[in-house]
Amino acid sequence: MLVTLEGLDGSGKTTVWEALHDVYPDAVFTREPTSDSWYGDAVNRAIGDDDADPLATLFLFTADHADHLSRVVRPALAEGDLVISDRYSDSRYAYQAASLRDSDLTRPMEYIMGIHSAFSRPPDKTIYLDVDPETAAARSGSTNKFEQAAYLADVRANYERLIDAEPERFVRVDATQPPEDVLDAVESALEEILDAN
Ligand SMILES: Nc1ncnc2c1ncn2[C@@H]1O[C@H](COP(=O)(O)OP(=O)(O)OP(=O)(O)O)[C@@H](O)[C@H]1O
Ligand SMILES: Cc1cn([C@H]2C[C@H](O)[C@@H](COP(=O)(O)O)O2)c(=O)[nH]c1=O
Repeated sequence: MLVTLEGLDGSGKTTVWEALHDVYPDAVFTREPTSDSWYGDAVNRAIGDDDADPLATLFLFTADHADHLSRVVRPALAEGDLVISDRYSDSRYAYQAASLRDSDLTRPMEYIMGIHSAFSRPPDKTIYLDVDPETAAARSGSTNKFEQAAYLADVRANYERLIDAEPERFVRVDATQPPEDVLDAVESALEEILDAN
């Protein structure tokens, strides 16, 4: 089963993902962008480059996803493992659709989803850590072009579109709560998800 953690920068995904290692020691913990491949390195260069072309950036993230799928996610799922990914395809639908909002693409999110539908493996469940853009930007430190409140407001609106389209896949958690309460809520959600499967 593939469970993903999604949310704005600073929503607390990594904090939760790290804490879950102790709760599910047999699960495969992974993340996007990947941190152990040259595809992930290329993505990180694009994140740090204010002039990076948004369409080229989409394809870098998508290449990293393809590598992540074939090298980590599909083999783990084939073994019957629980896979918990800190960010996954919804990050592309939310972030790159926001970056391409003023491009020549008429429906950026649909375009990005179309690319993924040809090869990706959708998540079974997604836990969405919901936080307002101002808190997200403040917590993340606003250190790059993505960690800006105005941009994150667009990203958040895109996540809401994704949730509206597939309400049964998403579990929303209020990420403005103290970290221990966020973790409790995520642990309960995961328990329920795994019990139902
Ligand atoms: N519930 C919370 N309340 C207050 N601060 C939090 C909470 N969760 C995480 N933080 C703090 O916010 C910062 C960002 O947390 P974290 O790295 O887990 O977020 P993230 O969603 O993984 O961000 P990114 O997507 O940018 O990597 C850290 O300093 C962390 O300690
Ligand atoms: C997977 C993915 C990520 N991003 C953005 C979101 C963050 O601002 C950075 C890096 O992610 P991290 O969780 O802070 O390490 O990249 C994106 O725009 N598109 C994606 O597909």
